[in-house]
Amino acid sequence: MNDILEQLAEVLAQRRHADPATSYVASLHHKGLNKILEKVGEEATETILAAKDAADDVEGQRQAVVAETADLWFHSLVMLSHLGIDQRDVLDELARRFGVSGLDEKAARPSDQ
Ligand SMILES: N=c1c2ncn([C@@H]3O[C@H](COP(=O)(O)OP(=O)(O)OP(=O)(O)O)[C@@H](O)[C@H]3O)c2ncn1[C@@H]1O[C@H](COP(=O)(O)O)[C@@H](O)[C@H]1O
Repeated sequence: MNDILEQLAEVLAQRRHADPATSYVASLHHKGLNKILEKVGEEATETILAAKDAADDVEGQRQAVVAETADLWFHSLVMLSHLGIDQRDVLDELARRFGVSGLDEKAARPSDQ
């Protein structure tokens, strides 16, 4: 697993029951799943807007895409942690899919999916 993801997973697990007054991650858990999902949605929208600006060559927006994507990934990791889902399960799923063309996989699905 990527080193920073591994380190971040450890910190996120430690923050699961930390003091919301001193930890942003703990404050999200304290506010609950709806607040975490709101942040995921907000960061997804901000990523899309930055990506559209980057495609239009708006100055500084390539770095904004990086920053917004980091916010989106970070809040998605907090969501997984809140649900008790190990982020390695997501990496394992990507590994399982690796090398399987999305077009081939879709064509092999039963016709009702
Ligand atoms: N990677 C991050 C990270 N990325 C983004 N953020 C925070 O995510 C928030 C998102 O920005 P917004 O402007 O949307 O936040 P906001 O306006 O305060 O949010 P709302 O009040 O509007 O909901 C900011 O407070 C950022 O600082 C992060 N906060 C923490 N981490 C990691 O999590 C670790 C634990 O953090 P704490 O729990 O705060 O100790 C840190 O050491 C970092 O490694």
